[in-house]
Amino acid sequence: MSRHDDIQIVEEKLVKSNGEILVRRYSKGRLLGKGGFAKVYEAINIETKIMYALKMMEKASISKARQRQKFMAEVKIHKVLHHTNIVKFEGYFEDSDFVYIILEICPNQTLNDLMKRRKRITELETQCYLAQVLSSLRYLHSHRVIHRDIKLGNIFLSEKMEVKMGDFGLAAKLEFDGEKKRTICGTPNYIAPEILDGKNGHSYEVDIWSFGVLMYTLLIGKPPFETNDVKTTYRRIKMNAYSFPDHITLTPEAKDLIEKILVTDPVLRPTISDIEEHPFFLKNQFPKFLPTSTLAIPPSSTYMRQFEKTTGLSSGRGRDSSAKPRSMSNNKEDLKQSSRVEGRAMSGERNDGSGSRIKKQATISMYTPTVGGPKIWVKKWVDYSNKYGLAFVFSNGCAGMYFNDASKISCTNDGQLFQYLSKGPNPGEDILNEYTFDEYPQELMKKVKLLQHFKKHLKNDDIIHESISPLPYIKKWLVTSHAIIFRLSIKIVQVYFTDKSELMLCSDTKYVVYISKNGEITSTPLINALDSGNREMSKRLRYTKEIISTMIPNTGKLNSPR
Ligand SMILES: Nc1ncnc2c1ncn2[C@@H]1O[C@H](COP(=O)(O)OP(=O)(O)OP(=O)(O)O)[C@@H](O)[C@H]1O
Repeated sequence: MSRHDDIQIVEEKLVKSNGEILVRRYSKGRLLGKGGFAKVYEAINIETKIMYALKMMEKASISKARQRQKFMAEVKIHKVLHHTNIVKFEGYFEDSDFVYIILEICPNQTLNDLMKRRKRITELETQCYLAQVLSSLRYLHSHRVIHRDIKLGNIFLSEKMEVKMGDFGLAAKLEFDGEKKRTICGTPNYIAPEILDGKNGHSYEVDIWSFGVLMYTLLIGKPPFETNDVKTTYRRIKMNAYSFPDHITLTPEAKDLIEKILVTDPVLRPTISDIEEHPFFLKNQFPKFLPTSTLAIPPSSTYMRQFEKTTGLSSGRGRDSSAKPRSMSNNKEDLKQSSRVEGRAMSGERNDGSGSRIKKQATISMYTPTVGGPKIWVKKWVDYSNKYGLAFVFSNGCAGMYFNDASKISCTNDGQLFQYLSKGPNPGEDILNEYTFDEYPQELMKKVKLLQHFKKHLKNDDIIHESISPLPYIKKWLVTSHAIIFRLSIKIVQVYFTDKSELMLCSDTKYVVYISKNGEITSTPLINALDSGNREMSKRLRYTKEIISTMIPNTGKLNSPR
């Protein structure tokens, strides 16, 4: 008998604000399962009669400082998470021998237990489980938490068969979005290639990778890179060597989504929104929760028939009935699609890495330099701040990015060199460095790769040669419900309105250039612009002035998108 078995009643003592001690008593029941360090039991709160899962760890087993630190990190991350698809953390306490965690109970065990009985499951069931996993991931990433151990055994099922993500033992909380983690961790079959590679650190995309492995495993019955030995598995992951067995028929949508997720370069993996909007989730309706019979046997054909109807809606996620199925091309293709600027002011709003906002991009109209007008301006841009930042190309072919950590990068059109601007040790002091693409600091590798990626996709074929040193970049940018506003390093404020009209303010020449939505260009000295008789321009100029008054001083939330 282990020491765990000696304990029948567990007492949690809480000190109330008036100093009184409140005691909650739990009666320990049957063993639910064992983990690396823990045993998990059913436990009933003697007073409320509510059943919980009681995770008990012997202090001796987590005696090493590092283990204990890790365990405390798990508690710290988990206890502040509140989401319907995450196992609820109800309490933590200790006595002289044990530490205890009280968790929401998940009587239907984990997807690992289910897969042992079922071997593999239908696409309908996979849609239902994975939509809930995505919802938990969206929540985690929006709270800057990377789970880092998404796998069958960590996905629990509640009594009513709701998905509950659990086990935050490997989770990491990022201090800021661009932060990279370096610890090698995860479960061999599910581990992302960038973790194994270890060169550039890793971030939220590792959960997307594991999600792809999970999807494959649910539909095929075994993980895509599985072999008998870990080293070979790792080699396969690094080489992206997996295939779909001939004897299992998958729909093209399922196969396509797996293929889009399991790509080696984390930058090219779809976002959570991309996945949710993939035809795999939109092709038919699917249930919110599955019947408990499916824990042991496949859903009946009568049950399945209810959901056969092809539709753009997914009952499982309560989509808006006007939602149309939108096919997700891979990220590259997405970036090619043009879309209007729309949306709320987002300054300081986007920090979640979860891809919840639509990617936006536009090509600025065919402006040609006018008297007093800018010689260089932003020609095309794409708002990818849900993951990395804003990418753009200038009329002279220079490309650049404003990263979510407010660092900036710009490169010449010929791709020979780039400049990187980052925060200096004193507030307001930026450091500008110039490098060639052949030789630059290793820590810039990810940013350089992103720059090259976006430069290619925002290709500017129609260059007006105009060289300038240092290279131009965007100092600040802002999206409002009416416009996207760029403050350029070359003393220009450029505004692109939702109706596709544009305004450029040049501080050097004190001129305003207005391009109406029909493409008519007006160049006016700033001093006359408000009462030039062009009401459309005056209205937009007033709006722009109001916005830039909040944008230019180096204070305040509206200053930059984060
Ligand atoms: N909330 C819960 N409800 C029901 N059963 C649970 C719950 N939490 C854990 N279990 C059971 O206990 C087992 C071990 O739990 P858990 O995986 O959290 O422990 P661990 O020590 O963190 O494990 P690991 O070694 O995988 O990190 C699970 O596989 C499951 O069977």
